[in-house]
Amino acid sequence: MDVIPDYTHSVVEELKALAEAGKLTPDRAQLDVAAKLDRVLGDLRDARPAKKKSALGWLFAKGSGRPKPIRGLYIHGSVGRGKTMLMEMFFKQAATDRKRRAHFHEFMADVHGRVHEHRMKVKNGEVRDPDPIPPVAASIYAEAELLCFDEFSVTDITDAMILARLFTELFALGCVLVATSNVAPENLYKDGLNRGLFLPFIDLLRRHVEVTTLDSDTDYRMQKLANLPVYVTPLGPQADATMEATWHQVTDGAKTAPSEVPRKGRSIPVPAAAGRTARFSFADLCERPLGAADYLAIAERYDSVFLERVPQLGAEKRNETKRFINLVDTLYDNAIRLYVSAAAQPEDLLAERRGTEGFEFDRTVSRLFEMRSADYAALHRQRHRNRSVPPL
Ligand SMILES: Nc1ncnc2c1ncn2[C@@H]1O[C@H](COP(=O)(O)OP(=O)(O)OP(=O)(O)O)[C@@H](O)[C@H]1O
Repeated sequence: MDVIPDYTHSVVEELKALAEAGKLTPDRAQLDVAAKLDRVLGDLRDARPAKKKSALGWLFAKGSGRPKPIRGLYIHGSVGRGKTMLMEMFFKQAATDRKRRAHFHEFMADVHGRVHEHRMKVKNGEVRDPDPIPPVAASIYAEAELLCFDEFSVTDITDAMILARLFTELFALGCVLVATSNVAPENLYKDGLNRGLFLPFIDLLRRHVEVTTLDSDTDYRMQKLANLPVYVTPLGPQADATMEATWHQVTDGAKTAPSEVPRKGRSIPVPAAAGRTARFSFADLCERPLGAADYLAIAERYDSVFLERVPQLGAEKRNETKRFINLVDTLYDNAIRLYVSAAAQPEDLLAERRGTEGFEFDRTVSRLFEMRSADYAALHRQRHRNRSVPPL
């Protein structure tokens, strides 16, 4: 998304400017959260001069001379409400170079890496104190005083057990935490093993961050997706460009990379995947010897599938046609969102209707039509609501 103006120092102002330019729907709930983010921006800005050594600094320094701790912000709410978007605006405007933004799981993986490093040092006799938490916190703080986390969620017991101690140290050092999440703090690590040991972290969080909900009525992601083309025809550069643009909309900036779906003894290559969305050509899935079980494995791993360049299905493409029928059946049965580019409308794809294949293809045609409908989109949403976690 292009952003205007470049550097406003206010999330509220940026939201308003984008709404005025017609790029965003004005949203009261988002503005309320933006105002809270602006409060953190202001606190960060105000804290800066205090850190500079000025001749009169001692006059303003209170107590130990440590800067007053800045209360961060924890934004929770349902999917697609704009939490990530607000965080992006906030992060860009935060007046410090020592800032770090990461997916929470990435951050924790980094923490475990640092803990491991410390343990190796203890083993090699390089450091004495076996407790890894203070040095790990110090090394994180040395790089960033502002920590911004997307999708704060705790599911892993090793994360759960480390968090209270780690953040006690980080907050004591002066770290400011801003996070988005789908769950309220009191529901973090809900039903997790040894949850009692995790509860001090929730108290700690409440003391150091303001907690707010982003409860706009609109799921903007769904709204965007509902307006996307799901069946593009005829084939050609225009169709390719539409599919490309749709891919970017659906994956919403997530990193795209080749992947594979493991199968017994071999794996199905996925030319491009981002989160729970996979992109194939007709040749990838229907011109190779794949069967229903392979398609099922794909449907289990991904929520949305792009299938590009479905050709006219002539008599010479009997096997390919059978696979295509199989593929559409499997994706349909699993309520997978399907984005297709094809040589023709579904009913004109099969050149000749003959025997059982023709009969079966009627079902494919009907399903392809149904898969474009708002009802199917709603079913997809309902079935995949809890599967937003990217595959391992
Ligand atoms: N006011 C708005 N008008 C139009 N589009 C919006 C608005 N707010 C957010 N969007 C768009 O909606 C999509 C979803 O927003 P975003 O990813 O920030 O939601 P989220 O709350 O972080 O969702 P999740 O919890 O699933 O991560 C984005 O593409 C974003 O640009």
